[in-house]
Amino acid sequence: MTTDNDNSIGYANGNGPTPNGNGHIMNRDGSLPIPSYGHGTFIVDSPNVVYTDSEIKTKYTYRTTSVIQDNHGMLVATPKETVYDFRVERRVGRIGMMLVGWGGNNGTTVTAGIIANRRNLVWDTREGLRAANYYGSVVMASTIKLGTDSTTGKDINVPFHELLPMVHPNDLIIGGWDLSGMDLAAAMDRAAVLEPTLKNQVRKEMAKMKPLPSVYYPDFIAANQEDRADNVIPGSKASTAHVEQIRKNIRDFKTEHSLDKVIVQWTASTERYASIIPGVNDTAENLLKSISAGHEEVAPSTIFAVASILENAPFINGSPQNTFVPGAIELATQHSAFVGGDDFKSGQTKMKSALVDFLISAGIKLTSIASYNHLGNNDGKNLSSHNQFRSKEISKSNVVDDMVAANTVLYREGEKPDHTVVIKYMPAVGDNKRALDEYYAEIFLGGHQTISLFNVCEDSLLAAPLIIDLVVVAEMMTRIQWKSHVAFANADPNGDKDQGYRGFHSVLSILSYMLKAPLTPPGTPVVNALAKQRAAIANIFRACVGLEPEADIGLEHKLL
Ligand SMILES: NC(=O)c1ccc[n+]([C@@H]2O[C@H](COP(=O)([O-])OP(=O)(O)OC[C@H]3O[C@@H](n4cnc5c(N)ncnc54)[C@H](O)[C@@H]3O)[C@@H](O)[C@H]2O)c1
Ligand SMILES: O=P([O-])([O-])O[C@@H]1[C@@H](O)[C@H](O)[C@@H](O)[C@H](O)[C@@H]1O
Repeated sequence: MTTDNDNSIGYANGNGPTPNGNGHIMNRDGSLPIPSYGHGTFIVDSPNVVYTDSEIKTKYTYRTTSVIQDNHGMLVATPKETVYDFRVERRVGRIGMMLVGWGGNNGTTVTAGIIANRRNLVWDTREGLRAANYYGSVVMASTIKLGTDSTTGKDINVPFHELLPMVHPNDLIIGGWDLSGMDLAAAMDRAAVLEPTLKNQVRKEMAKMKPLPSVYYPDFIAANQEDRADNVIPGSKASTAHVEQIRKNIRDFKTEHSLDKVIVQWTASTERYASIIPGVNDTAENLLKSISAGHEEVAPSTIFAVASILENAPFINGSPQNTFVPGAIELATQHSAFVGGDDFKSGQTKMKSALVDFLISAGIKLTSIASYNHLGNNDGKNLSSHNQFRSKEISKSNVVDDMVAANTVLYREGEKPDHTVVIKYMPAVGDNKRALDEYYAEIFLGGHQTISLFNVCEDSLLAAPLIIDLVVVAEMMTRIQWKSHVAFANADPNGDKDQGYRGFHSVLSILSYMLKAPLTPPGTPVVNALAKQRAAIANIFRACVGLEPEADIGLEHKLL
């Protein structure tokens, strides 16, 4: 690690460090520096990493393998190196999370959960006392391998959240919209997800929370949702006035709470797919014109996406509908605004994206997947309508495609396992969704393996941590910039060393781990395999602090 020219590395103790005899950074009094940049437990000591008061700057060599096919049909693999400069803004600031569908099961549950954690609540249950936690959040409740102990060779793991200076969910300021005007305490009761002993401790605070009125275009969600719609902005189809109202809501929320940034998430009801129509929603210009003209194919979720993009508020779609019509993607790109989606990957599909990866990468030929589930919450009620179910069926069905296509030993071009998805509304089970799966596979010498799963997913308690992870990672991405490395010797000596930095692509495919149908930049591959998705987040964040990807080769334990 080197100090920046101005030697202004920010340490909690305020002493600027100085290199000691062996080049390592020590404080003037000889003590080890205690960095104040969010790595609570570690510092990266590398000539490619510079910590300043405001930034972490790294030079990172990205090593890949480029493959071509020669004229004999031979694949030629060539190692390739690309050097990037990354820059991470250390200051987190005050962050707001605005949820569309705030009064729903997920919205009320994540809100109550953050309050419970912020206040370190403990509550009594039939099984005894329970304390607030963030279990199920990959950022808040998992660790990543930092490296190996230089003396014992044992893995050293650190909390995922400490890898970069990320916002803490306890500090999120929460607001949002709902078609239902019910306050969050009453809506929490309606959701029937949480223990009364917990609800009673957060009730007072949540009773003061009231969703903003929202846009309601009846044709996009099930007719059985109409009885909730008592908190509606006038107008039953797209209008520029709706976009401007949502934009104003975002600006007012930001001003009211003195926020630096707002992240908007759709956790409202699943909508039907919108038809993609040339001249209507195929370009940014046409989409804005269609909104102005009140076109019936513009969905409420797309209205929120457009409003968020125009307010430069990252927008994430937690539901399966095609909110991001091509025009919305183009608009986000034009405005360098972040978008992500689709459809939280919380239970049955999350298991599928791990199990299918295991089977196929083990050389076991998966030949059929039957996925049935029933649930009794309002989401299930909405999905009991065919058009809304169809949106969910698509997002739950495409999750195996990348893993199947990658194994040409087992599958011919275009060959796929049979795959069926069934969702039934059964009010009696409430939010405790039952997922019943059968995985049927061919094994050695004509044998078969049948895996039958019965998986009770408490849907909102599984989805709420994902809402948190999506906000935390999306917000982190707003503070990471990159540029192709220009060796200082070749840089314009009169130019600004820091010129040329820019953000990641507007479509945040890094969010894929939390989503069933990952949105990726146009023309780029979709990865559904759960382990690969998690490794992508971890290794991109490692690169931002100058660390190599964790490849688990373990040569130090093999070349003995
Ligand atoms: N495990 C999970 O819970 C899970 C997993 C993946 C996806 N999802 C998706 O997340 C969404 C929310 O799930 P939930 O269980 O909280 O559902 P829910 O029905 O309890 O909540 C949805 C809320 O959105 C509101 N709403 C509907 N249309 C709206 C609009 N145009 N503007 C503002 N509010 C609107 C409804 O009034 C309701 O309060 C659903 O689309 C669901 O498919 C949930
Ligand atoms: O994430 P997952 O458990 O595969 O999928 C879930 C479905 O099984 C469920 O029917 C639906 O209501 C939830 O919104 C969620 O999409």
